[in-house]
Amino acid sequence: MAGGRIIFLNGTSSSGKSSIARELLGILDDGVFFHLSVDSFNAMRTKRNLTQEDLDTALRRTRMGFHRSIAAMAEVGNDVVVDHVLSEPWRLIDCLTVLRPEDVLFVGVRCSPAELARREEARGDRPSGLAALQYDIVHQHGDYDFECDTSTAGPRECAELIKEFLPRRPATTAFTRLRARYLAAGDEPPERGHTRAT
Ligand SMILES: Nc1ncnc2c1ncn2[C@@H]1O[C@H](COP(=O)(O)OP(=O)(O)OP(=O)(O)O)[C@@H](O)[C@H]1O
Repeated sequence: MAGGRIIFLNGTSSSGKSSIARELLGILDDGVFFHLSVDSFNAMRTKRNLTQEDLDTALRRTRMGFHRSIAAMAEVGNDVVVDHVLSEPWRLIDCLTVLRPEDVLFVGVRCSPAELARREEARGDRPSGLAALQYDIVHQHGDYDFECDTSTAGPRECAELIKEFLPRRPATTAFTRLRARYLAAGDEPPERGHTRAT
């Protein structure tokens, strides 16, 4: 079974990932796409107060489950737009481990620090300074198939550019290069038909 395409949007909080994902679902007319967002997985978790240790465990499991859910959707042929914040190194490593690298179009969603601060202030539903804290780490790996800057382009324009690039994506993707860089030699990508356990 052919694996679905995965458009993986990575950027800080308030960089505009969800806005681009919504636009993409409206304009991508070749295939059936699903928007999988780490926020929507967080929203599914029980609201009961947890100790810090239990919360840390729950957050890690939420993200690991999110990564494997992306893999499961794509594995059976669904096309997916992923909206995620790679603000801890292990999150990228885990995605590199469970997603088929040739299926992933890795998109860096960038935005200037001043505009991020302005958006945080305007929306009021994100802690002030969150994007600044994440800023250096989310793009630390420094390799994408495509990048957009939402300080200068609106969500629709970014989505149009990504749509245009999708059929022209290179055979050797950023995920292929990053796998070679970060994962041990001989640690093969998952075969079609199953997802790696770790
Ligand atoms: N290109 C843009 N130009 C101007 N404002 C934008 C742009 N993209 C998003 N915004 C605004 O910035 C805010 C955050 O956008 P959005 O929810 O898409 O970001 P996000 O990266 O998904 O954030 P989070 O990770 O915190 O959920 C929203 O108020 C949105 O309207």
